[in-house]
Formats: sequence, C-alpha cells, structure tokens
Amino acid sequence: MPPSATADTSKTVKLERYNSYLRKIHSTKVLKASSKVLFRATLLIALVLVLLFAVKYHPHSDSHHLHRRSFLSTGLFSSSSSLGEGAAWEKRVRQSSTAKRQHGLSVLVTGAAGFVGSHCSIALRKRGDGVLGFDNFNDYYDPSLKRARQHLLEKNQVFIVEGDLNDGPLLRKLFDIVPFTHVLHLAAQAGVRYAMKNPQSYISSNIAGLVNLLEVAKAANPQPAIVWASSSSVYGLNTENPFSEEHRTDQPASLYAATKKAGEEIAHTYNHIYGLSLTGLRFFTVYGPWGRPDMAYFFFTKDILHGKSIDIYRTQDNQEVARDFTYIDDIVKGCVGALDTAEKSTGSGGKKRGPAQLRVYNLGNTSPVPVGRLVSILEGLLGTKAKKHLIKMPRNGDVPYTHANVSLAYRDFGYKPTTDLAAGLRKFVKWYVSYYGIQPRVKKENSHADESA
Ligand SMILES: O=C(O)[C@H]1O[C@H](OP(=O)(O)OP(=O)(O)OC[C@H]2O[C@@H](n3ccc(=O)[nH]c3=O)[C@H](O)[C@@H]2O)[C@H](O)[C@@H](O)[C@H]1O
Repeated sequence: MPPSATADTSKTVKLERYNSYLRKIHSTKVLKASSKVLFRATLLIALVLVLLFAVKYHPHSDSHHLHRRSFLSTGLFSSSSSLGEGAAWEKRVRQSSTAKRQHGLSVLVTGAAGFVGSHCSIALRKRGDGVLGFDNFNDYYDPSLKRARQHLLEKNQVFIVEGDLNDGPLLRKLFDIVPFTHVLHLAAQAGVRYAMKNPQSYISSNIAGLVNLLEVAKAANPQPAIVWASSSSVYGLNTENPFSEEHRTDQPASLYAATKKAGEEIAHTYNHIYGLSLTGLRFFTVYGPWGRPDMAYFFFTKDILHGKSIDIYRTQDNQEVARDFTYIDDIVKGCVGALDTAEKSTGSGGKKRGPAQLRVYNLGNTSPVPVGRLVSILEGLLGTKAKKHLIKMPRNGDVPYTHANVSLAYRDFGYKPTTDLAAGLRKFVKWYVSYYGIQPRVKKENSHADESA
C-alpha cells in the first residue's frame, strides 16, 4: 500500500470516528433537549392544574365562600347547611338587610360582634332599619363574648356574615346582593397599648382593611354613605382643652392613634376622588354592658372581684390620669344621629359626580374623670376594696387625659350625653355579675352612697 493510501485510509477512519462522535453528541443533545421540553410541558400542565384547583377552592373565590359559609352556618348560631345553602345564605343576608319600616336604612355594620357594633346593630334593627353584620370574630379578646353578642343579635333578627375586611370578593358579593344605603364601619384593631405588642394587626385592620372596604364601597352602585369609628386618641399630645375637632391631630402617641388618624386622611382621599360620603366619629373611651374585656374598667372589675391588685397609672409628673369615659347608649345615639344626617354619596360606577359630605365629630361625655375615681366607684358598686398599685404611666402610647368638646355633634345631630360615670358603671356591673354568674355584693338600684366613696 502506498504511503499516501495508508495516510488516506487512516484519515478516512479518523473522519468517520469524528463524525460518529459528532452524531453521538448531537443525539445526546437532542435527547436532552426533548426531555427538557417534556419536563417543561409536564411542569406547565401541573401548574395549570394547580391554578385551576386554586381558583376553585381559593378562600376568596365565590364557590369557596359557599363552602365556608355552609361550614359556619352549621354553627351554634346559624342554620342552613346543605348545598342549597347558597340560596339560603343569600336569603338570610337579604332578610337581615331589609328595613321593616318605610324609608328605613339598609346598613352594613362591620364589627357587629364587637362592643359598639352589637349595640348599634340592635338599636338600628329595633327602629326598623335593615342591618347586616360583618365580623371576623378574631381572638384579640375572648371570642366567646363575641359569640354571645352574636346570639343576642340573632334574637334581634340581625345576621352576621363571618368574614374579614380584607376579603374583597366577599365584601363585593354582599354589595352585589344588597344595595346598602349606609355602612357603619366599626371593625378595627382597638386598644392603645396592645399596638406595641402587635403593630401589624393595626395596619392590617385599620389601614388595609379600611382601604379595602372603601374600594368596594366606591365601586358599589349605589355607593353607600359611610360612618366609621375614629378615636379620641388622634388628639395625641394635643394640650388644648377640651379637645375640639379643629385642634391639631398630627402628634399621635400610639400606633393605634396613628392608624386612626391615617384613616381620617384616607377618608378624605376617597371623598375627594370618588364622592363617597364619609363621617368619622372620634369615640372617647366607651364603656358599658357587653363591653371590651381589654379595657381598664372591665379588667379592674374582674381583678377587684378576684382580689388581684390593679395598676393605677399616674402621669410622669405624678398627676392623676383622666378620661372622658363615655357610656355606650350615648355613643349609640351619636352613631345613629350621624347615620341619619349622612348625605348620599355622589359617585357612581367608581366615578365622582359632585362634591360629597366629609365630616369628623367628637363623641365624648364632656367631663373627664380620674382613673382613681373610676376605681372608687367600682369599689362601691362591688362592695370590695381594690388592691391599688399606683405607678407611673408606662410609655406605651397612653395620654394623660382626654376631654371632648361635642358642640359640633350637638349642632348637627343633637348629640347630648346623658349618662354620668357612676350611673353607667352601675349598669355595667349589673350586666357583668349577671353575665359571669357572680353572686355580687352589688348595691341596690337606689343606693348611691358607696359609689362616691
Ligand atoms: O378613646 C379612645 O379612642 C380609646 O379609648 C380606649 O383607650 P383608653 O382610654 O386608653 O382606655 P383604657 O385602656 O380602658 O384605659 C382607661 C384609663 O385607665 C388607665 N389605665 C389603664 C390600664 C391600667 O392597667 N391602668 C390604668 O390606670 C389608662 O391610662 C386610661 O387612662 C380604648 O381602649 C381604645 O380602643 C380607644 O377607643
């Protein structure tokens, strides 16, 4: 074999080897590529399936609401339970929201299982308005008290839809079913001092929840007029006295106060852009039967009865801390007055058609009482001496005193508080001992002597 032929043959062999190497690489690549395509396709199909499943059973999807409602409605205080409950649930929503008097209001009350919410719902229903309650029954304080209030509301033909303010689809669904004329928005994360423990809950309820509700309300047709709970705490470090709506509210002392103040600004925005009629009510330390166990008058009562010591705060310069304690019935009158004088929203389909009403009112008692005096009244009513522990007010959001000027609310809807602290606490203690089944040493109705001890 000529040398060149040998060289040629070996070249050909080498070339063939090289080509087969290339083919191998290519086929591996093709294999890899096709398995990649297959993997991606599987992934895509899986994703689509997951999405379909999620849409069907997502907590915000309407079909899930029906399931959730059916679960809830099998509870102690509700009825329907089969698949037909979608219609049954809607029927309850409609019935509850329908006024029983001519030209009655149809009010969505958020926080209806709460202290102020439950009282207002019953008062509105009693005069023949339609009332639908809304509440998430959270456990900020004993939810069994909220369930008991719910029970009371059921007796008064008020149905409470269990849901969260941040659940847009559920709120929209309610507005689809009912053309609410008004919203009384009382659902909130309350409590001044708790804001240091759980700041996020204030943002979620008092800011995000409020915005969510306003978004739904502004898009509703007709738009409702909204009356909502602001707070005396917005006055913060204000030193002018008594507090008037014109005073500064830009120095909040707690995150709670800051979220309520933010709520007032947010209200301004929705009024300005969408024509929502908005009324903010600055409540001053509301107390009374069915009250909130996280509030001082409530847990002082409990602790005095249990022989536990109570902390009575004093200011940094050793002055008494005072509050303009306001009795629940007066607050209810204020809420109803605000609803009755609320003008219609002016927008429709999310568009403003003209200027709308924007209001803010103090609802207080106009006579601040030192916390020490509150304790004396309780001692008298309970027939028990408190173990008092006087301490400097912790720096946790409290303010030294509150005092409401209510002339604006008086001018616009005749608001005039009529219950003083001693009379109001008497009613509270009476309720407390009967609710908790305590054998009291509570003084008889006409004995006032010990209350002022
Ligand atoms: O008007 C409001 O906008 C707010 O009112 C209420 O806040 P406050 O006025 O702070 O009521 P509350 O806690 O009952 O303390 C009463 C007094 O007892 C003092 N206090 C309190 C606790 C304690 O251990 N000792 C004590 O002396 C304390 O220093 C205070 O002077 C609502 O909770 C709040 O949600 C909001 O609605």
